[in-house]
Amino acid sequence: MRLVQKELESAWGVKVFDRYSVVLHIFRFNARTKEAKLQIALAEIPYLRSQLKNEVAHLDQQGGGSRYIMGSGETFMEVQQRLLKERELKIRGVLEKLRRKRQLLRTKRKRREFPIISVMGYTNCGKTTLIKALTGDSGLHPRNQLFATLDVTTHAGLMPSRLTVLYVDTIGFLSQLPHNLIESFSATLEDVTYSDVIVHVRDISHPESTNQKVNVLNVLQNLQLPTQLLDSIIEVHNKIDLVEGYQHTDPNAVAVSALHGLGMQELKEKIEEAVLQATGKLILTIQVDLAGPQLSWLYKEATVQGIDVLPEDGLANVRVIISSSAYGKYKKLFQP
Ligand SMILES: Nc1nc2c(ncn2[C@@H]2O[C@H](COP(=O)(O)OP(=O)(O)OP(=O)(O)O)[C@@H](O)[C@H]2O)c(=O)[nH]1
Ligand SMILES: [Mg+2]
Repeated sequence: MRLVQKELESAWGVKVFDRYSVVLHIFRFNARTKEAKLQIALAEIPYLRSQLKNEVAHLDQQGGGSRYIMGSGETFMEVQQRLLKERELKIRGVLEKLRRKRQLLRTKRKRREFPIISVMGYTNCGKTTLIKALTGDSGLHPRNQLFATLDVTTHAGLMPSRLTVLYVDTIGFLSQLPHNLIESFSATLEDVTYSDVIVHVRDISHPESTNQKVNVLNVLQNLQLPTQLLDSIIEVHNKIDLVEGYQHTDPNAVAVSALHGLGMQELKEKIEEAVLQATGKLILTIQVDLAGPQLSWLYKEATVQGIDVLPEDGLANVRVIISSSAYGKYKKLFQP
């Protein structure tokens, strides 16, 4: 491997990198959070190990690699191996701590009962742009480069019925991503298991779009997600503005241009429908007596969307989004 690299370098007169180190370079350049940086440091270790082997083989040719380091009883190779092992353990320890913290956030999020929508797809397909268009979050920075997003981030958005949902921006897919990288980055895909709905974004202008779809679905299948979640994936055909005479033939997909804000209303409606289905939430209009405790109860236990006061008899029609369990409680309490 190294040898081929050296030969190519001298033949072409430029530096040569393999796929693994190119991806590592991009990741390192784009990592923002501590967790992403640590994931990369971890992914780097197998690479450093193989480099070490090459170096030692090289030293051995000069009769130096397996020599003992003064007084330590360890060879150069053994010292380096041990240091790498220590480094690996340390990184894994810190990552584990961060992971526990994330789990805590996750349970908190669950308690607050905001539906979670994971946005997935190939790198550069427009996930961040789409979330930006859906939420109006100006803190999001889509970029025309591979792996612009390396950290799983969450963004609040409103559904047509004014239900608040959380969109999770995920790390993009890449064909033939080096195996070790997948391993350490699959940790960041873990969150997907806890989402209520998955939005699968496809760059429909990409020549490899069909293969990409197959790969994404394969990876999702391997994450062992609940079947209900797998079955309710919403497919989005993005970048239709780049496809001349785009024909929308797939009735199960929503065609959009995230960049130009096309198709957002239809997509939001589709997402809302899936969210209500997945979370067992209902949209109801309930008539309440304004003198009673019902309205404040509903404010506490459900999402109140609007109130129509009927002046004649102190009643109001209240439109709410309510979980079926909360509605059960409501009926028990106020409509016995
Ligand atoms: N023409 C066009 N360009 C788009 C559209 N959506 C996104 N893009 C562009 O595609 C590029 C990538 O967009 P991102 O939103 O960063 O893609 P991503 O899927 O988040 O990429 P990663 O974070 O790298 O996985 C940017 O230059 C966007 O402006 C679209 O509907 N039409
Ligand atoms: Mg992104």
